[in-house]
Amino acid sequence: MLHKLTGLYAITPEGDTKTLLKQCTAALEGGCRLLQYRDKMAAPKDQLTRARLLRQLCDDFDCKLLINDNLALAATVQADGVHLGQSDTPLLQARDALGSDALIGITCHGNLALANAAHKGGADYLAFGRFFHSNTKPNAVAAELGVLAQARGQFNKPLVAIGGINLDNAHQVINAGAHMIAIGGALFGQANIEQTARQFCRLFEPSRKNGISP
Ligand SMILES: Cc1ncc(COP(=O)(O)OP(=O)(O)O)c(N)n1
Ligand SMILES: Cc1nc(C(=O)O)sc1CCOP(=O)(O)O
Ligand SMILES: [Mg+2]
Repeated sequence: MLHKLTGLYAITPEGDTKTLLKQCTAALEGGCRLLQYRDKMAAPKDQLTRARLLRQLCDDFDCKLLINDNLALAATVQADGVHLGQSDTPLLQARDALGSDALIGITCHGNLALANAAHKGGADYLAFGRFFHSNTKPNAVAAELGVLAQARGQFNKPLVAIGGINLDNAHQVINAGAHMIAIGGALFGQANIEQTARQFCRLFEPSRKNGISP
């Protein structure tokens, strides 16, 4: 089945391997079908172990696995793709390394010129944010909600909203045009991750028609 780039996009928290696996299992049981392994702290060998375990877990749930920043890790564990920021590996280099089937997402902050470059360079989705205060990344560049509607008008491509999104404010970015909501703390910081994932997924039920196939 062609994966629809729509709905909940979970961003993993920092922590030990066992906790990470438990948290991600709960998110996938709650319906999440797009997971980004983002780990700024662990040693490379632990990152490899975790990425391998997440690959296995995602296979069990038919969930796409993307790796943040690290192209080599993505290739080694046969992840479905990578998420790259403006200071990470350039998009064209990543595409050359991972091939045409890889999902590559690009951080565009609130900047349509960056989005245009990513669009022309063949990004599979464009990520905008942060839209709200983020405890995970407090110094992330802020973006205006209006950029989502502008991007909808300019690019026929899946759009991700990220940064401080929770169950109370998610409707704002969805109504503004986001196809996917990337969530860290408001998912993995909850006592019941499975139920919270289900609640985020439900936000997309009335607007499934907006899903764009990669
Ligand atoms: C879906 C999504 N959007 C944006 C980011 C941020 O990427 P980047 O700017 O490279 O910052 P770090 O995540 O590397 O701190 C993301 N990871 N995912
Ligand atoms: C990794 C990341 N990038 C951001 C950006 O704006 O580029 S905000 C962010 C953190 C996302 O986690 P939370 O849902 O806890 O805010
Ligand atoms: Mg990065």
